[in-house]
Amino acid sequence: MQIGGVPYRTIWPAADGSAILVIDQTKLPFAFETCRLTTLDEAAHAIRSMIVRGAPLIGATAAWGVALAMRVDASDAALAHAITELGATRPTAVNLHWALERVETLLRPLAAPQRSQAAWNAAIAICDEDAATCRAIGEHGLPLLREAFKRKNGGPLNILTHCNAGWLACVDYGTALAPIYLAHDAGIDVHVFVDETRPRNQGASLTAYELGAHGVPHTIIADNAGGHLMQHGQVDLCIVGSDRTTARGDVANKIGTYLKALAAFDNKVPFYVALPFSTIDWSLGDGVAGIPIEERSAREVTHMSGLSDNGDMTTVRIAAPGSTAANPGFDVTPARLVTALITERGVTPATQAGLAALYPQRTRQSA
Ligand SMILES: CSC[C@H]1O[C@H](OP(=O)(O)O)[C@H](O)[C@@H]1O
Repeated sequence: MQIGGVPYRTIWPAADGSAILVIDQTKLPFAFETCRLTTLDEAAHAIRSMIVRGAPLIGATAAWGVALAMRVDASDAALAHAITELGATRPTAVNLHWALERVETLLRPLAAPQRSQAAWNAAIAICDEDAATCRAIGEHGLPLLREAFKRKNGGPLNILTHCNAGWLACVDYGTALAPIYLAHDAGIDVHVFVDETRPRNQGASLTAYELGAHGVPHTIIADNAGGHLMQHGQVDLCIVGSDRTTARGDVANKIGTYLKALAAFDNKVPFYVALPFSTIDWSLGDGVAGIPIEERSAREVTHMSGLSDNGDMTTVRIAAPGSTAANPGFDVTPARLVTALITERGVTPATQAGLAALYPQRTRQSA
């Protein structure tokens, strides 16, 4: 995507190969800064600290982390260490494990001297594939928006989204936002209600930043406003991303997604989930029981960071002194609440049969 007319991906190798560059998403929307990753530990830190975030981008960063590790030491022990370190960074997004499994499967049979270049090439391939995959998600989602717009007999088509599943969560294009970008560029009058997405506010800070940069009309709302808007007919459809979707269509996504899906179901608002094949966990059926949910720090709930009136970034406590907080980072929306899944291979019901029809191999590495 473009920022100020300049094309960007979220992660790329420095021209001289000396580092991997990423956009520091903890600085957005008030500052656009890049980070140089030169070691395995720096790549792992970037994932854990959410300098990079979003399921596909977490996977891509992990692949680059292995490549950086192999440049220093390509032994079996070093490869195992890199996979373990990166695999332990964040538990919910299955793309992390998909990428690590793909790279480990590629590297393990190679002689050590061949591993560094092979890992580098694999990371490049994963990034190029993710960009193409997300573009295809947009193309498959576009007809849904076009048809919904036609049914409205006049715009705008009001879409609600949760958290950030745009190009900042991927290598490029995004998942949930990809159909929205293509619809906007096709001249369809779309408007997006952007859930702020407490507690880290990826919606208010990242999705609003993305949509604003692309000129897509949007309105930030409090997370708790979505149900009211749906109840009053102000939302035509919802599109969200996913961090892990099971073989039968249960969807793990940012905390609060399940509540939006319940409100959509109750108000007969179509609820779509956009995801690439690398987000599907074929080993799981029941997502509520089986998907690991990241528990993040209480401080993310009790404090909030932002730009002060004098232009400095500041963090303030917003909760009663002495009170603590629980902070589950994700929840699981049962497949029965999902209208359809938008993938790079097409749109399918959120069912085992639907996913099997799109991905006959139904294995993590060979869709
Ligand atoms: C296209 S994956 C986007 C997905 O990832 C976000 O989580 P986080 O910001 O914690 O990495 C959120 O669940 C988005 O829907």
